[in-house]
Amino acid sequence: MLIYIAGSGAMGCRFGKQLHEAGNDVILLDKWEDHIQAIRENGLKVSGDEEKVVNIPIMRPEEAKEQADLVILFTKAMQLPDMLEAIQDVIGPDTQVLCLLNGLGHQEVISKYVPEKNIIMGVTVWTAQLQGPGHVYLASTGSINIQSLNPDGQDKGKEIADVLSKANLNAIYDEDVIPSIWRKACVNGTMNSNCALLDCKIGELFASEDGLTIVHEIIHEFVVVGQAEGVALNEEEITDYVMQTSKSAAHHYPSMHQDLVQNNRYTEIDFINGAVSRLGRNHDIATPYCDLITQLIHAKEDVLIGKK
Ligand SMILES: NC(=O)C1=CN([C@@H]2O[C@H](COP(=O)(O)OP(=O)(O)OC[C@H]3O[C@@H](n4cnc5c(N)ncnc54)[C@H](OP(=O)(O)O)[C@@H]3O)[C@@H](O)[C@H]2O)C=CC1
Ligand SMILES: CC(C)(CO)C(=O)C(=O)O
Repeated sequence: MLIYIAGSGAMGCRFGKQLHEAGNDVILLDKWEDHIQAIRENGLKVSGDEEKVVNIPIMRPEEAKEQADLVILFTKAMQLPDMLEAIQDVIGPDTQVLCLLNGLGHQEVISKYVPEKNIIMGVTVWTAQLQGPGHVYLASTGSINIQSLNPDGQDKGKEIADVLSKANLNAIYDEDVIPSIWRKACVNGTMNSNCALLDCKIGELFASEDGLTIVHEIIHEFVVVGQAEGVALNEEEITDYVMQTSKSAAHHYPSMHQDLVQNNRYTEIDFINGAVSRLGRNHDIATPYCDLITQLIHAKEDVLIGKK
C-alpha cells in the first residue's frame, strides 16, 4: 500500500516508521528543511524503547506526485489547510485520507479537499516526541480509534484499521468516533492550555484546588457545547477519563507546554478551547473559561513569539 504521511513531526515519524516496517511503501512529507536533510542523509534516528536508524523516504509536500492509497494527516492543526493544498496531486478519487490530529473541527477543513466518502476521522493515544531534526523519541504503547465519516466508506475504513493494526498500531474501527475525539480534546483542553499558562506539570495542576476547579469548569463547557452539537457526551464519564489521564501523565509537561513554553512555537489552542468558545457562540452558550484561556494562550504566544 502506498502511504503518504502528511506532516512528519513526532507522530508522523512514529506512524511512518511502524507502517514502513510492516512492509508498506511509506513516504514522509514535511516542510522542515533540516528534518528532511537529516532523514535523507542519515535515516530516521529512533530512540526510546528501541535504538535504531530507519531508512525511509522523505520529501517536501509539493514534490509528491504519485496518487496514494492512504494519506495520514499529522500536521499541527494550524498547518492543515496548507498541507492539504500542497498534496492535491496525491489525492485521487480512491485515496483514503485519515485524520489523527488532536482538536476539533478538522473534518470541515478536510471536506474542502477530499470527497466525504474518503475521509476517515480518528483519535490516538500513541505519543511521540522529536529530539531534533531527524530524531524521534518513541516510548510506551497506544491505540487508535477510527471511523469513516460517510457510511459508504465503512469497508475501506475497516481495511485501513487492519493495515494500521498489522503495523502494531492497535487500531479499532469505532462505530461512533466523534465522542472519543471530543473526549481527547477535553483532556487537551484541561491539561495542555493550563499547564502552558501556569508553567507546570499535569500532576501539579491537578494538585491545586483552584487548578482542579478550573479543570471541572472546562469539562462542563466542553460537555454542554458538545451536546449542543449533537455529540453524546457524559460529563461524569469524561471527568473520570480526565482524572485517570492526569494520574498516568502526572509527571509530564503536555505538548502545548513543550510547543509554547519550551520551544516558543504557536499552539493548537484555536482547535481545542478556542473551538469550544466558537461553537458555544453559535449555540448562545457562554464558555467563559474557554474564552479566557484561549485569549491568555494567544497573549502568551504574543509575548513569547512576537506579534502575529
Ligand atoms: N506528539 C504526541 O505525542 C501527540 C500528538 N498528537 C497530535 O498530532 C498532531 C501532530 O503532532 P506532533 O507530531 O507532535 O507535531 P510536531 O510538533 O512534532 O510536528 C508538527 C510539524 O511541526 C513542524 N516542526 C516540528 N518541530 C519543528 C522544529 N523544531 N522546527 C521547525 N519545524 C518544526 C514540522 O512541520 P513543518 O516543517 O511543515 O512546519 C512538523 O511536521 C497534532 O495535532 C498533535 O496534537 C496526537 C497525539 C499525541
Ligand atoms: C499528555 C497529554 C495526554 C495531556 O494533555 C497530551 O495529549 C498532550 O501532551 O498533548
